[in-house]
Amino acid sequence: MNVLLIGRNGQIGRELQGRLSALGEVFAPSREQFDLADPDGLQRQLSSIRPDLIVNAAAYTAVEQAESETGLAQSINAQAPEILADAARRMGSLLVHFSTDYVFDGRTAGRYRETDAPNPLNVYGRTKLEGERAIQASGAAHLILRTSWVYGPHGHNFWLTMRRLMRERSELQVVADQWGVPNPASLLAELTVHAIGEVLADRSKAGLYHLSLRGETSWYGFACAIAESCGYGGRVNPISSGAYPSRVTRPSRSVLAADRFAEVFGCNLPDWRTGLEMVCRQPS
Ligand SMILES: NC(=O)C1=CN([C@@H]2O[C@H](COP(=O)(O)OP(=O)(O)OC[C@H]3O[C@@H](n4cnc5c(N)ncnc54)[C@H](OP(=O)(O)O)[C@@H]3O)[C@@H](O)[C@H]2O)C=CC1
Ligand SMILES: Cc1cn([C@H]2C[C@H](O)[C@@H](COP(=O)(O)OP(=O)(O)O[C@H]3O[C@@H](C)C(=O)[C@@H](O)[C@H]3O)O2)c(=O)[nH]c1=O
Ligand SMILES: [Mg+2]
Repeated sequence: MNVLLIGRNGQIGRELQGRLSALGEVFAPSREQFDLADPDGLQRQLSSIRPDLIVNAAAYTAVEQAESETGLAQSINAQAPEILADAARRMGSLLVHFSTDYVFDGRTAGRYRETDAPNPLNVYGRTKLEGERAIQASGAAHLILRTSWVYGPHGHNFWLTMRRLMRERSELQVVADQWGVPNPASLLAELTVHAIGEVLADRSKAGLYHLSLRGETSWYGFACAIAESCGYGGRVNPISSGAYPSRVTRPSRSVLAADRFAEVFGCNLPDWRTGLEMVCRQPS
């Protein structure tokens, strides 16, 4: 089986690369070789590679910057998935794609299920939702995995930022009124490859799923857990979203319920704290 992995240098992409080889021959082009912002190039590449499985782990993920680079975010997060899905449908291949908790407005008291209505608050969330919808409308066999608060030892993420700030400062201010679930990239990659295997064996399992560890916390709660894990001697202070300088509105409560994923794919999803302990034990 020919596997095309897009976004091999991203947090999830780099964790997927080795694991996907269990499923077939993996072709993982660089961004220069396979540019999601170049629709014509994309079409040409897809026709020549003719993958049986397309795994799109690439996206425009700079949430703040997306507010001013809307066109680029749109091409990468919305138009490119549409092109990938179109090609997947024509070739009869399976498209695996990631999406985000930021498709929700966070005004729900409980946990979000797949059947809940999205209502994104920012450009990143809006473009990601458009990408999801284009894939769903394409008629291609697909696996869309919505996840949240991804972190790990590579790339840009809250865990790495906090660890750096904890080395540099004796006091940190972190928003305590946005709730969600932190998810390690490595664990997400492992669960994704498991789910792909299941969908390849039984296409009736294809579709949209929430993929997240259990439990919930605020960014402040996550920062406190990080502080504890690395023996930070300084102070972590809770602040409100309004006190954090940002041009983006983020959902105040985007906890994803992954019960459907756990049930359909027969997985035991640990609590986010167990995920954090795991990442802290891994050599970086
Ligand atoms: N980070 C998070 O907290 C969350 C992420 N997600 C979703 O999960 C997926 C993976 O996210 P994550 O691993 O954090 O991503 P990263 O931001 O770590 O990596 C994104 C990847 O996309 C690539 N990329 C960006 N633009 C293009 C382009 N024009 N053409 C080809 N490749 C491009 C980047 O390439 P390069 O390295 O060369 O720049 C990079 O490899 C995305 O769909 C994201 O929306 C969902 C929820 C939370
Ligand atoms: C660095 C820092 C951030 N914050 C706040 C800002 C924000 O509300 C929160 C998290 O910061 P981030 O920069 O990680 O936020 P953000 O980039 O919006 O994170 C999101 O990225 C996209 C790609 C997703 O899909 C989401 O699931 C989510 O992970 O913490 C503080 O309060 N204090 C700080 O010192
Ligand atoms: Mg960010």
